[in-house]
Amino acid sequence: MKEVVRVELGARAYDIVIAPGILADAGREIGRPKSGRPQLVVTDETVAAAHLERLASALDRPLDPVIFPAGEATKTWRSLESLVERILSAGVERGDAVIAFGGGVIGDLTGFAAAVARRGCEFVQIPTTLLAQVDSSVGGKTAINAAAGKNLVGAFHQPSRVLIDPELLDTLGPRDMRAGYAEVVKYGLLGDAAFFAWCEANAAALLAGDRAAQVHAIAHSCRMKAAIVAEDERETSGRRALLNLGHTFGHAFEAETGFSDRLLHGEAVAMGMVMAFAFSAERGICSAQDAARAQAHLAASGLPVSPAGFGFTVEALVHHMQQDKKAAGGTTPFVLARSIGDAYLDKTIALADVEAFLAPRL
Ligand SMILES: NC(=O)c1ccc[n+]([C@@H]2O[C@H](COP(=O)([O-])OP(=O)(O)OC[C@H]3O[C@@H](n4cnc5c(N)ncnc54)[C@H](O)[C@@H]3O)[C@@H](O)[C@H]2O)c1
Ligand SMILES: O=C(O)C(=O)C[C@@H](O)[C@H](O)[C@H](O)COP(=O)(O)O
Ligand SMILES: [Zn+2]
Repeated sequence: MKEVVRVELGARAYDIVIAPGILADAGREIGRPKSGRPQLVVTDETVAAAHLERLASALDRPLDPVIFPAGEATKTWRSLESLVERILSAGVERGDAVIAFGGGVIGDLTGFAAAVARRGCEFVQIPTTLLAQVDSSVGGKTAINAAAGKNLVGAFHQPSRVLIDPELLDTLGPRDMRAGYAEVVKYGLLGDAAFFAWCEANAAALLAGDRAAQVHAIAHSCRMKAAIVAEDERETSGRRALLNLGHTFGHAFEAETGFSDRLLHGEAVAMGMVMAFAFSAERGICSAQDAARAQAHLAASGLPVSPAGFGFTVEALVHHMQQDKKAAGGTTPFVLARSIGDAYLDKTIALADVEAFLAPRL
């Protein structure tokens, strides 16, 4: 059950290696620090407690672990400063791969620190959540959150290798599994109706820990993301923006819940995708049946599908949408859908229409 997906980016091309048990081969898969210094591994408290010892014995070299509190609240300027200072004081050289060993929070933070320390150090992703294995470890978007919003400070910085061991998911809690699953469904909704149908048939098995289903979903998601990133690495043509399906709504929901455990990223994206489909249906762009089918599958998978009850105001949500990184010329583009499997970037949406759409749904 080993799959290798190549991200074709010329001089920055790299492999994503997906195999149950691959963590045990981390020593062979990842070159030793060229400087001969201890291996810097960035992780969080939960992952460290569950898996750091196994990574340490697999690497078979002195380890220098940097351990952050678990959760979104770690994606801050403060964490970035402390991590960059740590990379510098440890004497990590540009060619020494820093290892990001954790979920999307650790991957985004480590990737950004690696992008700016010495103007760019190598880094390797060993993602430990479903979300990170299907999405955040691939493609080189790195970031922290800012007072003005989600991921507003960051850089494009590709990892040199991604090692995905689905066995790491055995310790992941059900809520985080479901949140990661939202990003799996995203690939079906944005560009692959057959994969969405596969999700409908296999979600229960995947979430219950079926390894073959997990490997299939991870490999398929990585293949789709790798192809999109290879086409539009820096989100300039509009192609990569499709990976933002549900995120313009979702990031506003996350900001309004203070980047807290009240709403996880994947949960916000699930709600955001339902909003994107419902908005598309309301404007006659996609059928009401497709919007209902997308919502039904996310709800059946245990994900939140409505922003009602969070105390959101339409003014605050729209304010966040104006901060969206895709905004240009004073307008915020939205990823909408013509049908399940056919998303597109719409640059013609007036925020007043989004306001009118959201108001009765809050
Ligand atoms: N860069 C990108 O392309 C990209 C893509 C999607 C999401 N993201 C970002 O990723 C973040 C969300 O990632 P996430 O959902 O992985 O969150 P996370 O990193 O906070 O991990 C979720 C929780 O799972 C725990 N955990 C991680 N691995 C575990 C394991 N194997 N066993 C037990 N517990 C484990 C963590 O400690 C944490 O409490 C958000 O900040 C989001 O913006 C980035
Ligand atoms: O890789 C991408 O491109 C994505 O949009 C993937 C998203 O799932 C991810 O949440 C990303 O961080 C959002 O990008 P952003 O540029 O809107 O912050
Ligand atoms: Zn996302």
